[in-house]
Amino acid sequence: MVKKRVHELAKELNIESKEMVNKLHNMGINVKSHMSTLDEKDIVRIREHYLGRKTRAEQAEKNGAAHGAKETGKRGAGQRKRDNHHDRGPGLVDRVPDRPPDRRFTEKPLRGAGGGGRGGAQRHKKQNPPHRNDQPRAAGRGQQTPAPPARQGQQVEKQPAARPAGNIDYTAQRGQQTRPADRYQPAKSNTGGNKQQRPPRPAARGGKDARQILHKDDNSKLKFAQKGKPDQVKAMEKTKAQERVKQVEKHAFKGKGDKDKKDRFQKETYRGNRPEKMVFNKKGGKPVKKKTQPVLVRERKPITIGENITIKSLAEKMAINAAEVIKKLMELGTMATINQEIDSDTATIVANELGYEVNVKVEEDKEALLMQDHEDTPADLEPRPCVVTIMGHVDHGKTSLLDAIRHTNVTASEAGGITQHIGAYQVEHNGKKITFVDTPGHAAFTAMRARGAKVTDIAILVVAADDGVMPQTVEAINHARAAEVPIIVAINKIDKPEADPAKVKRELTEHNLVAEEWGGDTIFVEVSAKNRENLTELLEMILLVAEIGEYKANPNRPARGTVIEAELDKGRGPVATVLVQNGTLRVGNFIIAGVAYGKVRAMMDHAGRRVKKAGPSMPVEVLGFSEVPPAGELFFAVEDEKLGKQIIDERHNKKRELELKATAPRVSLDDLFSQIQDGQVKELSIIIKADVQGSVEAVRQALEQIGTEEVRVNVIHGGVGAITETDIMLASASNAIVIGFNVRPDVNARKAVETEKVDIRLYRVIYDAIEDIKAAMSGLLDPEYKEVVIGRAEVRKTFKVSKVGTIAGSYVTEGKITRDAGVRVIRDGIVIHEGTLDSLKRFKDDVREVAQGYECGMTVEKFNDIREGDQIEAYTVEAVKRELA
Ligand SMILES: Nc1nc2c(ncn2[C@@H]2O[C@H](COP(=O)(O)OP(=O)(O)OP(=O)(O)O)[C@@H](O)[C@H]2O)c(=O)[nH]1
Repeated sequence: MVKKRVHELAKELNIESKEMVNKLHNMGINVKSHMSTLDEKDIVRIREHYLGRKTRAEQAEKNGAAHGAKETGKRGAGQRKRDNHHDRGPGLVDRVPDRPPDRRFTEKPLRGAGGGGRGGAQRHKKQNPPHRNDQPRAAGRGQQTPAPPARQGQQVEKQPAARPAGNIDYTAQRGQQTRPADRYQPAKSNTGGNKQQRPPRPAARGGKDARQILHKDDNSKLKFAQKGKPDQVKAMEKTKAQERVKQVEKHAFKGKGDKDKKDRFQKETYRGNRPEKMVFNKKGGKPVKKKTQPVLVRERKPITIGENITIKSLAEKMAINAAEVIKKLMELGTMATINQEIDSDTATIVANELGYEVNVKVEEDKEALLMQDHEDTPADLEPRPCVVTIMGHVDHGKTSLLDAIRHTNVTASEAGGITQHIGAYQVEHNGKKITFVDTPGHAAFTAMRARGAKVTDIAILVVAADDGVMPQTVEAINHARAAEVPIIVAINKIDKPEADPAKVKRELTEHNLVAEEWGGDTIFVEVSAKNRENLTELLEMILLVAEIGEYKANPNRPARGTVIEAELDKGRGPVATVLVQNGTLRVGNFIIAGVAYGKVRAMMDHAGRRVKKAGPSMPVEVLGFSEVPPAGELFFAVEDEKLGKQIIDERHNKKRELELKATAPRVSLDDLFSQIQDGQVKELSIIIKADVQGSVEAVRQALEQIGTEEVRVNVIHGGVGAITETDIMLASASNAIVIGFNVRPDVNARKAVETEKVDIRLYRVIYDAIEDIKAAMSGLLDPEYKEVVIGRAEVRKTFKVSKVGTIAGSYVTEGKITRDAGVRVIRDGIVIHEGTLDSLKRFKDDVREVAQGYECGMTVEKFNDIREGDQIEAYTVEAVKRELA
């Protein structure tokens, strides 16, 4: 007595368990759920119900035919296998779906030509492997049933009927087997074995047997085959095959509940080698041929590209997949990613390879057009006021002098108006104007110069007569020299009793500023800003130098100049003080500065008076910018507003690129040699900072001697103390490298290094520096190790412990301090000790590292002179991976 669970039977019959349960209830068979067990009697009833009358008739016939092989207890191995197969228990149901009629049936006309017998089948075995589904057709035609290969030692009997017991009944098998897995398994007797029936085909279930339709059409194929028109046969077969499939669907899936079955049928039928792409409308109607997209015939029109193009854009222009372009590039030996830019030459080769013609259209570089200073003919040029910047050491009186000049030399009408400070002003002396940039100090001057703005014509070096030459005096001299600006020395505070102008002159001779009365060519003026003494003389001297300089500009062209300073005014919006350097700026002009742009709404001069135009060397306050432009930015008045907007758009797009360009190739020891070779560097500018003046001088002398024919070494500045931001700006503006001996860059300098990308080299031994530079100049510099600063700590408290030494209670301000790192003790920017840590503790515990924001205790090996306020710098030395040239 074989039993089955409801869901197993449902599965077998390819229906939903739920549907089956409902059906069972309707049939009066009492089941609780899909897990309920059905006895054999019920199974037979249900099968009969689902398989229909025709199938029953078939089965009855087959059962009758199989009687000779009725159950004798000697069931073959295959039989046992099948039984076991069905006794796998709940959950382990057969997942192989019923196979619907296969289009392969339809493609065997030539086999049939021989009568469908075994020989015929074998002749075409290669194209059409034997398929048991051929068998009913053969049997139906009253021909000999082709025998499947014998398996498991079973004897094969060819006679379709009256087989002895134990023999295999292929006829029965034909009627029931559909599972591919069982295709070559010996059949079993059906007696008492309804459970062993395979799920029938969907076609059979739906009513009319699909196979009948298929077989009918086979005859037509035979006709063609016999006529010996293989091509036509082939074509017809294909159409017929499709037709048959449609027929099957039409007849087999009439019922409302047949949709699922139909879907499965279609899935199976069209799996893999589908006769044609079919789609089915939602109502389950006839399959219709999907309107396939017509094959695009590529119109290989010439494509137009710019100087550079990304792979993606190139592919888009050719209307092909970017992968094709990348593949082609790889074939050509170039690896590129989809967003990578390639130049027009490469793009042309690739496009040609892919069958496209390319037109390269070099886009007009609007930015370059703008930047290009079209030559003014000498006839266009007119004298312009000189622009003066005041520099000097702290407290030597720069601001006092600027104020004194401003107040002394303003006209009576202006006097009341001088209430504001706009960053620059003009004074008039002997009918000639002088423009003073009101941002004193060489740092501001160099910062502007680093941005490419050359504003100043003349530098006034203020030196206090009571103080003499100080470090920043020297810096100022060097900055002015680096900018190739003439220097006038103003010895200030001569009103002071302790003033010693002669001492100042003497000291300055050491810096190659020699007074005329001492045989030199430097103009010295002794002034008192406090008493406004000798200011007129100073102005006269400025005019004299200006006369020599013959500063000229063309006022009859669109203005260009530099933003001196800018701010966001609450009431007026972005306000910029600009210095017109050439041309004339007018109210209503469209101007751009960086990514700021706008129409000049209003302009005010240094006295706050509204002006309609500003000529060369005139500083004016401008209203109308879209945003605050940065100080030092160049501004341009653009006649064509559209062009101006295009430039702004481009600038916005290329902002990052421009930023990179702004910090473009700086001279560096690493690539010095190649830069010399390329002719980019003819002079190596160096800034030296050291802990003592002696080192500065020693290095200066040594370096100036190692110049070669190709490159001259020029120490543009040397000084004592930490490397400052000003040093970096000078290096940036002058494309110099900075060399430090026992000094470190301060915080601001470190920040500036990052933005300005200046090469700083720090040494402890002068010899090393000289050797490095020599090697770099000859292309032999091959540093194998690089020092990496990993953190800094500030000593906040020290404790002296006997036998331990001085413990530095510190706070990690940057990065981290690690136990095994090298350390430097830095006091006032000067390295006073270099060594390793003896201990690193957090509270009482030894630790491997302490991160930023934490306190720690450190002792430095063999060094106890740590003081509060010292900086401890931790560093590691890393091997430099040299790239192959
Ligand atoms: N006796 C005397 N004192 C002066 C003279 N010029 C400036 N001072 C004083 O020197 C001090 C510094 O003057 P500033 O004009 O601020 O000097 P500075 O160079 O602009 O200083 P920083 O802006 O800090 O770089 C002030 O107290 C002034 O009053 C002068 O000609 N005679």
